[in-house]
Amino acid sequence: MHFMQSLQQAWTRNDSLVCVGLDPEPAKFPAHLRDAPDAVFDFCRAIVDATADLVCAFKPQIAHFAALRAEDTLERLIAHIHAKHPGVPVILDAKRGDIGSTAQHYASEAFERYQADAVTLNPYLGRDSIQPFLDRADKGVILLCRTSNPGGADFQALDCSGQPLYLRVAETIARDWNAHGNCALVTGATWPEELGKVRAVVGDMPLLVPGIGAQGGDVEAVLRHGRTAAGTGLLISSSRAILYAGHGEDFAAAARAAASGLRDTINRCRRG
Ligand SMILES: O=C(O)c1cc(=O)[nH]c(=O)n1[C@@H]1O[C@H](COP(=O)(O)O)[C@@H](O)[C@H]1O
Repeated sequence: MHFMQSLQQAWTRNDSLVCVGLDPEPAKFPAHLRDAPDAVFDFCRAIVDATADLVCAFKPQIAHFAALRAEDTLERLIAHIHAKHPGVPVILDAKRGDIGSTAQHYASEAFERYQADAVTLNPYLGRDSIQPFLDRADKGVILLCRTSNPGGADFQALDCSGQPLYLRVAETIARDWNAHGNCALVTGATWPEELGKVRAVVGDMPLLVPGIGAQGGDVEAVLRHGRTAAGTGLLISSSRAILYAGHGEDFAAAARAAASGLRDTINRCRRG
C-alpha cells in the first residue's frame, strides 16, 4: 500500500497522530536487557509491540543503529513491524541528500534494503538529489523544512527574496516536487508559529513534527498551528520521552502509558 494511504488509515484506525521514534541507546536500557546478546532488537521490539495500536507510524533513526554496528538489527526490526503490525508505516529517519547518481543508492538502501515506507531527506542539494525518491510514488518523501534544533534558524530563516528560506522550501516542494502526492515536510514542534506558516503554504500536506517531550515543544501549540481542517495532517514524533519512560522490567508498559498519554493529550487538543 502507498505510504500516504497507510498513514491516512493509521491516523483513523488508531485515532492517533503519535509517531514513536526508535532511537536505541543501550546505556539507557533497563539493567536486565543491557548485556543481553540481542538487546537492541529485544528493546525495540518490546516498545513496538507495546505501542503499535497507539501510533500512526514508527520512525527508526538510522544513526542509532549504525553507530552500534546494528544495521542488521534495523532490518529485522522493520521486518518485524511489517509482519506483526501490518498497516503501521515505517519512516526511516536517515536525512539523506546527495547528487542524483548517489541518491539512487540511498533510495535503494531505504526502500529495498530496509523496506521502509518513507524516508527523511535533506533538500539542500536540490531537486535532482531528491528525484530518485520522488519517482517512488508509493513511498513517502519527508523533507527537512524547519528543523527543531536551536541552530535550525542559522540557514533556514535566512531572507530569500522577502521570505525565509524554510518557507521557500515548503512552497517549492508543495508546488513543484509533489506531482505524485508523496511529499511531507519536517517542521519542529519547538517553532509552532513557523509550523503554522508552513501549514498555510502547503495545504493538507503531512507534517512530521519532532521536538515534543525531551526537546520541550508544546503539543497544544503544535495542534493549534498545524492541524488540518480535518484535525489530522500531523505525525507528532517522540523518541526519548516514550522509549525511556520506564527504567525497570516494566519499561514496555511504561512506554505504552507514555504513548497513550501523548495520544490522549493530542486528541484533546485537536478536538478542543
Ligand atoms: O527528522 C527528524 O526526525 C528530526 C528532525 C528535527 O528537526 N528534529 C529532530 O529531533 N528529529 C529527530 O527526531 C528525534 C527526536 O527525539 P526526541 O527528542 O528524543 O523525541 C531524533 O531522532 C531526531 O533525530
